[in-house]
Amino acid sequence: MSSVADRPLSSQAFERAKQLMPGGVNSPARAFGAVGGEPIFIEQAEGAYLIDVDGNRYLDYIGSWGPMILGHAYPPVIEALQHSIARGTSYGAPTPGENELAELIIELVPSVDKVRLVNSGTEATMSAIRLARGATGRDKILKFAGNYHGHVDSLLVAAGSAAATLAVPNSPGVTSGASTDTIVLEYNDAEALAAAFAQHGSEIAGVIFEPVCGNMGVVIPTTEFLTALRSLTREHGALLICDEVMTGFRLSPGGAQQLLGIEPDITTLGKIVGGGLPVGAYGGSAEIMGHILPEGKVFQAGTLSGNPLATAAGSTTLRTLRDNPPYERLEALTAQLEAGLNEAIQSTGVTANVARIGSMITLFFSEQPITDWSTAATCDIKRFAQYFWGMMDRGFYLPCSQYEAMFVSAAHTPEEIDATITAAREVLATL
Ligand SMILES: Cc1ncc(COP(=O)(O)O)c(C=O)c1O
Ligand SMILES: NCC(=O)CCC(=O)O
Repeated sequence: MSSVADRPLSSQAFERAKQLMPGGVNSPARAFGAVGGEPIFIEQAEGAYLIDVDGNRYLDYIGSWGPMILGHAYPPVIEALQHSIARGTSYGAPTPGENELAELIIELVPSVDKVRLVNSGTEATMSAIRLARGATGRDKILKFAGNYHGHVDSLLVAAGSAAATLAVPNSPGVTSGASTDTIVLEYNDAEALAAAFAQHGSEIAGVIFEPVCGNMGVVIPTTEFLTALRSLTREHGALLICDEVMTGFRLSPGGAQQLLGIEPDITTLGKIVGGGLPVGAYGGSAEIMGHILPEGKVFQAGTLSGNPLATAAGSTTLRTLRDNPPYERLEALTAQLEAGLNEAIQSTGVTANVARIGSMITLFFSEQPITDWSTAATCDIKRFAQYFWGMMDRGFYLPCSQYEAMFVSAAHTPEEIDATITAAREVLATL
């Protein structure tokens, strides 16, 4: 196990943080709750690396939980921010920078003709389900167990990510009133979906789903499931809400919907769209987006929405992804990691398997492939914790939960992937 004695300044900072913030953190996902030990405190990041307050360097496989697809402190993003900051940090009035980011989103994401910028993925999904309810005049929302859509009350039901990791999939504080209109089904279960529509079809405003799930580890949808989602929502007049907060601009320039041929009514975005600054977005056809105030009557607002620094970082990132697409490189690097991890599993005889799509990858400590929350729950999370600390001690920063995706960035190199595989083989051999 890791010895925090190696990280005395992180340990001191954490002691202080615990007196100041609940659990010493501003988001439970980073609290190391499921792996034990203490979080490390970061001083700086560059390229594919994080540097902690004790001066240790880690090869980063989190990338700020997704946004840093181009690597940390990507020079064009830093320059765009420097240029923007000299002109003031927030105006609360329209800017050309908002047009630029909106144009890029509309150009890249196939199903989006009009978009609203917000400040986080949570705001995007919260607003998207309000829009679905406002546009259809219906109340019920359908979601899938182990999918995470941020900390929206009515979506914190059977939630994935930190809610699953820390065993509070249904948070206290969410009233039965707020969750009573949420229907929860297993991911990839087309039959259950058909049954739910047969029973509640005329009451369902929308179905929200992760087009590739990253919040119970990487779980890939079946074609049958994706087809059922689109045909049943169309048949029953419900809206299909594709939550691409994690997959947007990561799996392809147009996200999972472009890669997998999904045609959603509403798309939610976050993470990469802000290039490392706080941005979320939701969009769809001009007709659906026309329900939003002041064009329509569905309320949604934000003091800092469309913030000039955030749009500068987001636009620079999306422009880079469009003009110098890193997707082939990401595919090759992550396929190399997948093959190496599979070989390490075989040579050490550890019970585990790897799921990957594009630059999203998870090593599951389970004997069966993971297809939904029921199978995800079979994972040996004690083993995951041992693996996690073995990798940390060798300088590899992985998500501190079995129920999160690892992300590879364009700043990673084949040599660094090889070093990761060597370390993983060593650690797996100790389990
Ligand atoms: C699919 C998905 N939706 C929504 C969210 C919420 O985004 P945020 O943390 O920016 O509120 C996340 C991640 O946190 C996510 O992975
Ligand atoms: N996959 C889950 C997240 O990205 C959430 C990160 C956070 O809330 O800190």
